Amino acid sequence: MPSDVKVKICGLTQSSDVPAAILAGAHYVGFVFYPRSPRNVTLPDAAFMAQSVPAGICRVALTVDATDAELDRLVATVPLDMLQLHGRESPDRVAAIRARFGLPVMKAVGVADEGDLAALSDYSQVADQLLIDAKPTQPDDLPGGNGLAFDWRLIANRRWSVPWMLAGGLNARNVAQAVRMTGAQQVDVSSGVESAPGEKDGPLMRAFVQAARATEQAQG
Ligand SMILES: O=C(O)c1ccccc1N[C@@H]1O[C@H](COP(=O)(O)O)[C@@H](O)[C@H]1O
Repeated sequence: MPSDVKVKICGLTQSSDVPAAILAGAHYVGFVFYPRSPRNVTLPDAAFMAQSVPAGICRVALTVDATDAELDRLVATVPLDMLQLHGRESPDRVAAIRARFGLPVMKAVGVADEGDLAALSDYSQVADQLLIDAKPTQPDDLPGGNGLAFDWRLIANRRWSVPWMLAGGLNARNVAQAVRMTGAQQVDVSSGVESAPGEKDGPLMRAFVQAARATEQAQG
């Protein structure tokens, strides 16, 4: 029987990506507001795409160390259900953003070794969700969206007090193993479902969701 793993497809750039992601079975769709990213979208384009998302699908805005003024403009322009903070926002900053905008906040935390796990406990006190991603390895890397996986054994059998999502280098070939090893009930993918940076691919999205759900989970 398929598992009920929820999938977020991040980095939609074209209006046709929205129905394609939803048809594939995504529960979350993500829009990137970070000019260095090949998936960066303008506020008007994102507003157009977000308006076409049916009720029940969570519209997530990904930002990186955005200022209050930038977030004010974003929230005023784009209909959203969640903010994903993918920069170096401190726990206090996460709490302040959550209070100011009244939207659920998902904090991304980069993991490379055991030493990074304490941050997950810290952020679970202030965020509504955690997103556990690989830590960038090169100085010029983006903060995420690099197709880079981390050692999933680091988080096997660990749990946090808020829902969490596994990310980083996932694709249709490895997502079932990642879910089995970590017990993730939610997964996030960006570059693993693209035909080129910033270009989402319908068959790859469908294959990813099917593979994520074709997992027998030992634990939740
Ligand atoms: O996707 C991006 O371009 C991006 C830019 C800046 C920060 C985060 C970004 N994406 C997020 O990174 C992870 C993993 O992506 P991938 O599947 O390894 O390509 C995912 O959470 C995206 O939401």
